[in-house]
Amino acid sequence: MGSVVGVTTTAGATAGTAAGVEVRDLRQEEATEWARLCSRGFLETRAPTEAAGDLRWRRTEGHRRRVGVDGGRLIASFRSYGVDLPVPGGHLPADAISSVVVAASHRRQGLLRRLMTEDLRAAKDRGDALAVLIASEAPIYGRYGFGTATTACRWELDVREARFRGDPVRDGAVVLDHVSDADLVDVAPRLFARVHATAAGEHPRDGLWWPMALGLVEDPDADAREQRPAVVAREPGGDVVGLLRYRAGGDLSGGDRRRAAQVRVLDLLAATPAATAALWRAAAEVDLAASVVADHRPTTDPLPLLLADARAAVRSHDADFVWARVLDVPAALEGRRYAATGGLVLEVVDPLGLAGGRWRLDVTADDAGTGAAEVTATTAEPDVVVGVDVLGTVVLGQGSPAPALAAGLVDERTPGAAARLGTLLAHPSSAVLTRTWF
Ligand SMILES: CC(=O)SCCNC(=O)CCNC(=O)[C@H](O)C(C)(C)COP(=O)(O)OP(=O)(O)OC[C@H]1O[C@@H](n2cnc3c(N)ncnc32)[C@H](O)[C@@H]1OP(=O)(O)O
Repeated sequence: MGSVVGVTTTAGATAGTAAGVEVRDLRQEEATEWARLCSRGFLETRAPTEAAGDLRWRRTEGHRRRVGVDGGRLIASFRSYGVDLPVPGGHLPADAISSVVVAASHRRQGLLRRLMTEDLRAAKDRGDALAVLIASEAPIYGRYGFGTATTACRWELDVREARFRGDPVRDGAVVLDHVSDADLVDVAPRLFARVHATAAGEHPRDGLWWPMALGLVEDPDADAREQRPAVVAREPGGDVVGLLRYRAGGDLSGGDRRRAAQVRVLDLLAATPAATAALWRAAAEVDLAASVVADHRPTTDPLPLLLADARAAVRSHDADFVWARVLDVPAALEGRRYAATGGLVLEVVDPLGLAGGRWRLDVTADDAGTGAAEVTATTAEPDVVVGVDVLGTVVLGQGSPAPALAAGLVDERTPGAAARLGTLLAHPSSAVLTRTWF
């Protein structure tokens, strides 16, 4: 049984504990030093200015900003804050984790383990059902019970080869308007809220997100303000159903007289299929552009299906995106909705002792016809035993336990139980969203 589950069971394995390091809350006068520690950790080439440190402090107001201090110097950072996370059919209170850095001088002495276990325990005590993060490297967070819950990729479109199958603008389904940032101040957050509500695992864009994106709050470290054209899609009645923001660039001055510019999609938010089609088409029809590149898109983006030749859209850079860590099994499973019904006994193994246990999961159709779960502690023999990290890969409805089963990381006691668990929890997200970073 020791090798059953995917969690890397290394509790207590880290050598040394950085004994002289004090862990405490960040102080305002340390904001610039903190910004520089984080920027070094993420290998940024330019050191943040004081103004940037001040902005970072304001952007993270209300967050738990924990730091490690040694000899008066900041040597570690860990930030977390509460989000109302969209899950299939609802929302759950979740702990979002970001700005995780340990200085080179103090690495591999157990500081991240100390900061992470303290944070997860506090989140559990506050009543958060899940913790979520975006990982800089894949090997780091499995040991703390996180699993890849959503994936993202890059879509690239060769404009010279792309022929769209339909034209929702010509058909009168939507009207496109080229707008300025000032026009987006109310419209963009409202559209985002609508699309976001059904995008399981997606992070909200609250606080200074939109003011910064729309240039209402200047980023003191940014180069001269970048031009970011925007196109809004409206239904004939006037409702805004889509938004494309992009950056266009390329060297058009050389001897090559062909189209040479690239459109990089910053945002493609669409609440309807017509808006999706119209905005991809608008990106491809930017004058002088040879290609469109969109990062952090869902792997299930409908782009290829909008084209006469699906191969003109190339998918690459497939990678884990949001990692989820279940902190409370009944809250996480009862707080979402299901596309299938059924039941089984599930045992969850959690080396950090936060969410482990044996549960009977029963999903029945509720009055609205969607599946609702009842989760009760049980002593019955489990049908399937999974690590809390494997549960994290399926809890948001997008992953499957099949790869973990094939890798020998799931202990299936009743034949077919892992597949049944996968069928129960699967819930394709209906929204198509350009992903938001934490
Ligand atoms: C959500 C986010 O912010 S993601 C960003 C993460 N930060 C970065 O990538 C910035 C650069 N990296 C760092 O600052 C540090 O290396 C950190 C924060 C990733 C790790 O901090 P440390 O204090 O060195 O980690 P700690 O000593 O607690 O190690 C815990 C365990 O994770 C392992 N580990 C830590 N980082 C890595 C890594 N990058 N790759 C593989 N294993 C790792 C350690 O070997 C250790 O294993 P063990 O428990 O089996 O002994």
